[in-house]
Amino acid sequence: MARIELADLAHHYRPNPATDADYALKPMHHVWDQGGAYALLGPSGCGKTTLLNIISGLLIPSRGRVLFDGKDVTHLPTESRNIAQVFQFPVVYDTMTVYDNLAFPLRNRGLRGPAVDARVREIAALLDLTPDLTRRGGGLTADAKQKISLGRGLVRPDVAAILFDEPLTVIDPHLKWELRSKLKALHRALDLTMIYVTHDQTEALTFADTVVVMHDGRVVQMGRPDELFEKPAHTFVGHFIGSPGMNVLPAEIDGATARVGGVGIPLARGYTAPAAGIRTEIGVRPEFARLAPAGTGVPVRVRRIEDLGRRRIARVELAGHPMAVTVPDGLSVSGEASVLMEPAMVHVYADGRLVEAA
Ligand SMILES: Nc1ncnc2c1ncn2[C@@H]1O[C@H](COP(=O)(O)OP(=O)(O)OP(=O)(O)O)[C@@H](O)[C@H]1O
Repeated sequence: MARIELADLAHHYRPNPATDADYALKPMHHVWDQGGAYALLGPSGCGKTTLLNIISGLLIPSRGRVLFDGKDVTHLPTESRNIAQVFQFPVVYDTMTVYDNLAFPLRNRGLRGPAVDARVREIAALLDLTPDLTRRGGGLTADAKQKISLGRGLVRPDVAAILFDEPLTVIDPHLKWELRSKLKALHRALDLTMIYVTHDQTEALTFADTVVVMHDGRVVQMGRPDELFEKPAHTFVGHFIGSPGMNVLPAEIDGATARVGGVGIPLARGYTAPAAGIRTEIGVRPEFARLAPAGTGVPVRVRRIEDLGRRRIARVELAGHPMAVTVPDGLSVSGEASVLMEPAMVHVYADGRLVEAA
């Protein structure tokens, strides 16, 4: 396994790029630690595949370098990079047994005998494939085949990294849940650097120690799942993670108070007012904003209450701006009401980026 450094990396598919918009990957510099479990998360077209292809060697970046443990691999082909890959669709040899499919990447590297046998049996056990070892790949279900693909990705203990490109897309929803948790356990058991590409926040948050959120060709935040939830570094992260996502409201900042349409909202600390012309907003997640009776907090008007099963969400308007807030158990309010926000969880954003208190 390896520490992966993306040094001043950028990529454009268009010739002669003039502005940032011409770059599929805007300039970035990141270090991905050895042994980490990373999820690359973002909507379609944000640049995930471009970045993965640069790491795997399918694409040479227009600018910058890729280093594996300090060694420059930017121009090395995939087969010389010592990585394993698992794709959306199963890659399984139908005529080989499950055992031989799992052994293939090891034998391909010249390994033979007990070392192969021990590792194949270890991976088969971790993926619950032991009863199928003597069956041929061809007769298995799509789910079982994808498990074998995962096993083939995981079987080599000496890889620099394993790259997973939306590996659970074809898996039945029931098994998906199981495999997601299993991959996390496998990461702990095998101590490998794993990079998992997905547009599904649940997959990313379940699997990864570090989630790398991409938006429009940039990494907008790299952090633990709880950091992304509690302190989104960008309003995009606030929207994209969580359901419903973070409320983002236009605001003016006056020391330790935010004003939304003239309504004051207390902040935990004082802020320097952003310069004129900068878009200023506050962000607060529905989980940190509670509905309350009128006259007890920030005035709002209740539009409707949604029952989400385990919790209720109120859709309200604050000075004309829509917001989603939590309805505490037992509370019954309609029309005029209040919202109580946790000041430490009300964040300030300037042109979409988180602003730290003064
Ligand atoms: N071969 C290519 N030639 C030109 N433009 C490309 C090429 N591949 C990707 N792009 C563009 O680069 C940007 C990033 O695409 P990329 O495929 O990396 O995003 P993604 O996040 O992986 O999306 P998806 O989840 O849909 O695969 C998009 O605007 C896309 O249209």
